[in-house]
Amino acid sequence: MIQDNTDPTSSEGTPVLVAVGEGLLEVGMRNDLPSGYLGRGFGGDVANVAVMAARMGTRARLLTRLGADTPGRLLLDFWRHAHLDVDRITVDPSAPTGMYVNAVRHGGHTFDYYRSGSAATRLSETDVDEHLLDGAGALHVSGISLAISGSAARAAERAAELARDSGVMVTFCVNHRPMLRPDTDRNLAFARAADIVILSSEDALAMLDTDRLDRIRAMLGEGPQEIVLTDGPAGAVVLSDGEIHRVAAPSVVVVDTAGAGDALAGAYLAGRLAGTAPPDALEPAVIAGALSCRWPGCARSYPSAEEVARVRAGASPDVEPQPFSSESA
Ligand SMILES: O=C(O)C(=O)C[C@H](O)[C@H](O)COP(=O)(O)O
Repeated sequence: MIQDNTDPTSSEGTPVLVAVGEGLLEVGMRNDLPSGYLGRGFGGDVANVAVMAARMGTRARLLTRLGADTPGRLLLDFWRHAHLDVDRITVDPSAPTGMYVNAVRHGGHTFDYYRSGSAATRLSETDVDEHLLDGAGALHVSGISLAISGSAARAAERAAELARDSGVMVTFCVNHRPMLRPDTDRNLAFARAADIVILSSEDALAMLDTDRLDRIRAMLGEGPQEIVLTDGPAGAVVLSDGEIHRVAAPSVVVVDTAGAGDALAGAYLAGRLAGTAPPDALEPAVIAGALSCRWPGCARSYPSAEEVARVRAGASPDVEPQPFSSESA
């Protein structure tokens, strides 16, 4: 396991978000620029959530496996730079780090994955022990964590059992990825037992055959206290305590929407872990998701807490967007 001491001290003592799943090196392509463009980025849905939560000031820990290769070293360097707690990341020399190509074309994108047999697919219950949740306020898992391999799914499920036994809330992003052939029953069971479920309209249609919030609520049962339904540029809605709150997204010049859902989820969970009520946590979360679209790729495009606050206070969202941590990328 990797030892590290780069925990942000400013948030010491606040509850930790523990994310379980796969990080992926992103190979970015810009087909919308005459010059063409190839650049490295950093993705993997739960890692993105952890990075965004850390950008908002939350302590975030990632449980994953990386290969002993350049993509793995780059990811680890980026996550350290983003102040993630990387103590629970294992370098596994027996398998490569997963990657994906993000081809951006006029705001839209396609992903091609090179992740089968990746180091993260070798996550297993042996990676999970009670110390994983030291200081934890939330355990975060996604449908991708459950889909990459049977052993990774069991690791995530074991972590969720431990979380429940110790009163730590479980949060779940559905993130339906047809190419991973997700097990819908498994995802549904996980979602029903989670405390907070976050899903896009497309995820809802794929997993539940409806994107209507009342039907989603009925199908998820009484387990989840909060359901966040995202709807791209329209913003998002949260259902909690029987009340619905909608938040519209600020309009931004969109370069790439990749990772916007994860940015929203990370900022939302950061707010909830800080004790902010669901409607008030959703507002900065929707802004974070929108701001992340101003730059190509996933986690490098995530705004700082200060930028989110400025836009919330009425500043223009399009002032000099910059990728963060460019020195490590
Ligand atoms: O697809 C996967 O398996 C990945 O993990 C790659 C990406 O980093 C996230 O998927 C981005 O997620 P969105 O926020 O939904 O755009």
